[in-house]
Amino acid sequence: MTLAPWKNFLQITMKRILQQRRLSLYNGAHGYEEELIKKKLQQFSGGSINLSKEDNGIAILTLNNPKLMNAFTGTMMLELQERVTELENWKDGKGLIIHGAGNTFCSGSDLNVVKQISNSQDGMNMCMFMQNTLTRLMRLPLFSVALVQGKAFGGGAELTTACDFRLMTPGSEIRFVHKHMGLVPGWGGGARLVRIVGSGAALQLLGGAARVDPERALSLGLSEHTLPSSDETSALGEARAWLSQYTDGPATVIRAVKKVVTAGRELPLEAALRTEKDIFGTVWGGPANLQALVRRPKHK
Ligand SMILES: CC[C@@H](C(=O)O)C(=O)SCCNC(=O)CCNC(=O)[C@H](O)C(C)(C)COP(=O)(O)OP(=O)(O)OC[C@H]1O[C@@H](n2cnc3c(N)ncnc32)[C@H](O)[C@@H]1OP(=O)(O)O
Repeated sequence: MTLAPWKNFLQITMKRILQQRRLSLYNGAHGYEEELIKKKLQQFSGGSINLSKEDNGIAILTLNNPKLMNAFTGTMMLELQERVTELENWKDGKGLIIHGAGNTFCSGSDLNVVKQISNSQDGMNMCMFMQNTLTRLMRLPLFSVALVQGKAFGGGAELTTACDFRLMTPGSEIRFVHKHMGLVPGWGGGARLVRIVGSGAALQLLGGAARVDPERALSLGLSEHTLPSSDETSALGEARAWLSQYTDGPATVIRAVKKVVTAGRELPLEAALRTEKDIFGTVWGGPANLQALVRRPKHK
């Protein structure tokens, strides 16, 4: 009898671990050594990744290392993974806004850390660690927005591409500076950029380490909208208001929409169609569907 709560706890924990593995890209079979890189990243501390979940189903994720323009230290990479796990377990979530403290987005990896892990083994493990985390972020069943204020450089630019939408404030800039660092994107930002802007534009942005201001981002389809305010607090309010056009309504339906789109984007057609059928089954005859049938709204 007394073992039951433990059994339950173990079952839930196992389920979560299996879910994380399923949503991740790399495991031991790919030569990925997660525990090793976690231990390494733990040595480079500073800054934090803060998550606040609101009753309205919107969460705010803050990259908080303003002294270094919110560059990612080792512990921030680890914290990002923890926050993504928290969001995966948040069943009421409908939307997420990612922004940086101090009115700037993120200047990529902390170059002090990059120098310390510049050997091949650490580099590959860090790359797989961040791709796993950002892939899980991209697959969250909620609508995610990168609110780009100030600069989104290097890994910061890559992080914006793991969100469903990008909103920019006047004077802000997205820049894949990797070429100037003798690198290419490694956090999955190259592959995602091609899917967002197409291969020609991606070649221009990566090959020229080009500055992308809000106007150019809009014309490339890299950004959805330029917010009117560059002030930190006002811009966050405007981003919330913009996001609410997609997050107003029941969480079950909003999460189902995102799941259908994720399947359509990532799976071959037949598998995507079958997944869509399964997701359809979760909303058909559900409370929101039945209420709408009673209301019989006219969609004018
Ligand atoms: C795999 C690595 C790759 C990836 O993951 O994809 C990367 O991300 S590599 C990192 C790529 N990013 C950069 O190279 C950015 C370098 N920084 C800059 O170009 C500029 O600092 C800036 C971001 C354009 C801001 O310029 P400015 O507004 O003039 O401020 P400062 O330069 O004075 O910066 C303030 C302070 O912050 C430090 N800083 C900024 N970015 C980083 C960083 N990525 N790593 C470590 N430190 C960073 C900067 O050095 C200043 O510190 P102090 O010199 O001590 O004042």
